[in-house]
Amino acid sequence: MDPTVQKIIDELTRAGERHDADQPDRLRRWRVLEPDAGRFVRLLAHTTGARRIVEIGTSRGVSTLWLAEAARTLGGTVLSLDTDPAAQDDARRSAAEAGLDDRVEFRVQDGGEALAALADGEVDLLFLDAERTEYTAWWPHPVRVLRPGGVLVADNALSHPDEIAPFHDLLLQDPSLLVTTIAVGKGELVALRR
Ligand SMILES: C[S@@+](CC[C@H](N)C(=O)[O-])C[C@H]1O[C@@H](n2cnc3c(N)ncnc32)[C@H](O)[C@@H]1O
Repeated sequence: MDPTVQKIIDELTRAGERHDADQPDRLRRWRVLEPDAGRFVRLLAHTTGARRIVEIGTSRGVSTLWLAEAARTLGGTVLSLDTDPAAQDDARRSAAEAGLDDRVEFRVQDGGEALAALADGEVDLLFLDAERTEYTAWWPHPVRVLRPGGVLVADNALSHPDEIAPFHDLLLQDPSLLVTTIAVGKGELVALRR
């Protein structure tokens, strides 16, 4: 791991913990990805040789940095989507500080709308970290956009199992997918498209 990127991830993670501890409104918390889950999504990027990575839910860009560092090694890019322009401004500054701004396209756009506009099979790794209850409305695009051998990961599978259950069920009913939940961070729901 690039030490400069790791340092910025560590600082942002600590800043996020301090920020969220004082913020009663869930939607105004940063809710950054836990370090072990960050290491896991980075590992998945390498495992799949991901060159086209899409994430929905930038916030301050912690997961973006984990993914973009992998993308740089793999010769790929990250498209990071969020509906909050102020959060993306902060994330953009962090990516520039980390020297990864040339690897990330930050775009203020609804994740479902963006997924619907992507071509079949163009995504190697899709990371979902937005409002879990919206994911079923995005169907079938989260799977349609994956190439065979591509992977979808959704955060909060164990912290919010009830919210993610309907989406989990859709994944389980799709015969093209291998699905499991990994107990790192807040729980990562993982689906491999065969
Ligand atoms: C849990 S935070 C993301 C944390 C981030 N992945 C990280 O590791 O720092 C969720 C983010 O999803 C964004 N969001 C919620 N609904 C969305 C949607 N429909 N499309 C795009 N972004 C959305 C929120 O604005 C918020 O910034």
